Amino acid sequence: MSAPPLSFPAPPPPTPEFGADALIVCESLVRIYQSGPIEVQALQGLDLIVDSGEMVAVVGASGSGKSTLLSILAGIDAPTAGRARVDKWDLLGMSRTDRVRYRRKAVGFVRQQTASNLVPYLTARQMVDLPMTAARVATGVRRERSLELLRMLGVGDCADRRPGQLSGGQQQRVAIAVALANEPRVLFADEPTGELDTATSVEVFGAMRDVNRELGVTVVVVTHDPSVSGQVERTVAIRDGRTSSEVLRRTATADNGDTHVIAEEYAVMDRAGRVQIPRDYREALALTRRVRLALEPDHVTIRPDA
Ligand SMILES: Nc1ncnc2c1ncn2[C@@H]1O[C@H](COP(=O)(O)OP(=O)(O)OP(=O)(O)O)[C@@H](O)[C@H]1O
Repeated sequence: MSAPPLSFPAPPPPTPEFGADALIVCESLVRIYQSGPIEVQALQGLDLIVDSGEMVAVVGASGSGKSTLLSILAGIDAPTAGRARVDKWDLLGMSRTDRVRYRRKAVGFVRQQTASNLVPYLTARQMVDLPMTAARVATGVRRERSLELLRMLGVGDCADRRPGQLSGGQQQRVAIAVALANEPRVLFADEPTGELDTATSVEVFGAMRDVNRELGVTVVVVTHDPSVSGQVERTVAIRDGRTSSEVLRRTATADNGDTHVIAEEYAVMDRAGRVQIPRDYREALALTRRVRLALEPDHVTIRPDA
């Protein structure tokens, strides 16, 4: 007589991948720089999710790791550990050839230094043309697309000028056009308005918002400028190489029809459920090593250890 077949309990459903539907995912991202005998942990387990079509500002004190994060996402630098994915590209396991392809086609990058984004002896039109030539785009398409991008960024009339004949704001608009030449899904910009006066910054930032809204390009921009970060719906703050808080802004309409912006600050929780309580909250209630947690029907309370 044969033994009855063994029955095993059904395996637990697989845990969905962190940020499975997102366009950009960083999970426990670490970047350690070795400078001589000193090790600098620029990113210390950073988590970040950006959905397709979002425009996100990244803010934080000097040295908090903003540029390191952007360089990794733009494929310029490689992380030490953790996970980073942009679209279908795994930024840790990427071959050198894939990295070149990624930087050429998948993402666009704009730096703070206006001059370093451009080639001094080329005209605006030729500069936008250059990445397309490298990607072997047909001549007719290149010509049409260069002019279309320059026009969209409000510098159509500068097509035949060289960088020396452009203002700082115009140079950054041309740099954005260059970054968008190969139709990337994401635009990364590291302090793109850092060298500009306030009025010009607002204009350049407005141009990036148009790119986000009209072309559907996802934009991640590092900025120190609070007037600039106040113009996006989502601001992510980085502290000590980790995402610490987020501000989400939405427009509300009052009963009398007036509209106003509501900004709400959120703490960021990582995949393991860790949340950082801001220092002023901890100090106000003398929260130290141990706190009491209680689950209420619609919230969780944290109390000092009595
Ligand atoms: N190539 C490098 N070698 C050694 N240390 C580095 C290197 N690049 C960055 N760091 C260090 O890593 C940390 C994070 O630097 P990062 O430039 O990412 O900060 P940031 O937030 O962009 O600062 P800032 O706003 O001043 O540009 C800093 O302590 C910095 O000194």
